[in-house]
Amino acid sequence: MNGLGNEIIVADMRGRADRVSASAAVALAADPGTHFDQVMAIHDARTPGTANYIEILNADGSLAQACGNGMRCVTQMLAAESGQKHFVFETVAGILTADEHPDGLVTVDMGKPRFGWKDIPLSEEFADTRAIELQIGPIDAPVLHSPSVASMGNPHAIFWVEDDVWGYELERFGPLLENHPIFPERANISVARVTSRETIDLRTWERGAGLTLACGTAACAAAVSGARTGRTGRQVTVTLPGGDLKIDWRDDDHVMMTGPAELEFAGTMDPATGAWSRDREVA
Ligand SMILES: N[C@@H](CCC[C@H](N)C(=O)O)C(=O)O
Repeated sequence: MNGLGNEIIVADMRGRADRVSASAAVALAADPGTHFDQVMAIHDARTPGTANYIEILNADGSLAQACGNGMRCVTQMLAAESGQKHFVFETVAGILTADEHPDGLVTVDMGKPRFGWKDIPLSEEFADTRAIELQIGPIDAPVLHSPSVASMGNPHAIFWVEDDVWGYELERFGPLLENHPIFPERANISVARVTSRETIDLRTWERGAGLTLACGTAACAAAVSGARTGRTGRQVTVTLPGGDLKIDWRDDDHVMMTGPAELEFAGTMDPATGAWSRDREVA
């Protein structure tokens, strides 16, 4: 499936005790037929009141705590299967809800953002995480500097720029910043431009996956950071390379993300090795 071009494998692991292995993820990501950004593995519920436990793997085999685009894909798949429209899921980051609308768009309640330096986490104390001391490029003329940092369950750094987000070599700076010692668990790195009080342009280098066409949690992190720094209001449209997401940072502190999801094809895979075959095409 994909969520605005963010490439997602939804793995149906219900009724079984094994997991999608890190080596299976790496093998599937390396295969052009199944290249992906995240695997969303749907497991049986482990907490009463939830439909399923969702485990998230990045293309490098690492585990992620959250994936906004992937949650929309999971919701759309389960809605198509059951006719149900409202879901309660559990991830390692906590419990979240998702709703499919009559127009096919899906809203996910991504929970509450966290801004404390230990929550993100950062390796050193910053009292104010709206702009931390971090830069890349020449010391006296940094290319990117002073990002806002936030956790949407997973760590994000948002570098605000005044000009076109496509003018920045994110493929070069992304890996350096993702692995910067300030981020002990690495981080998702975004370049963001505010184009009005209600609109943000965004490109993201994803932790464990690289450049992607869209990152839902980065859109949420950019939206809350935009509002927190006075750049935007609390309801924004975030334009990613793959399309638009609507983000609403509600007064109860929950971040609601709305956007599409799309089925590409279905197949069968071995979650231990990543060996797979295609079942059927989808027009
Ligand atoms: N594509 C995702 C984010 C996936 C997780 C990320 N790479 C991480 O390791 O935190 C999204 O849509 O949110």
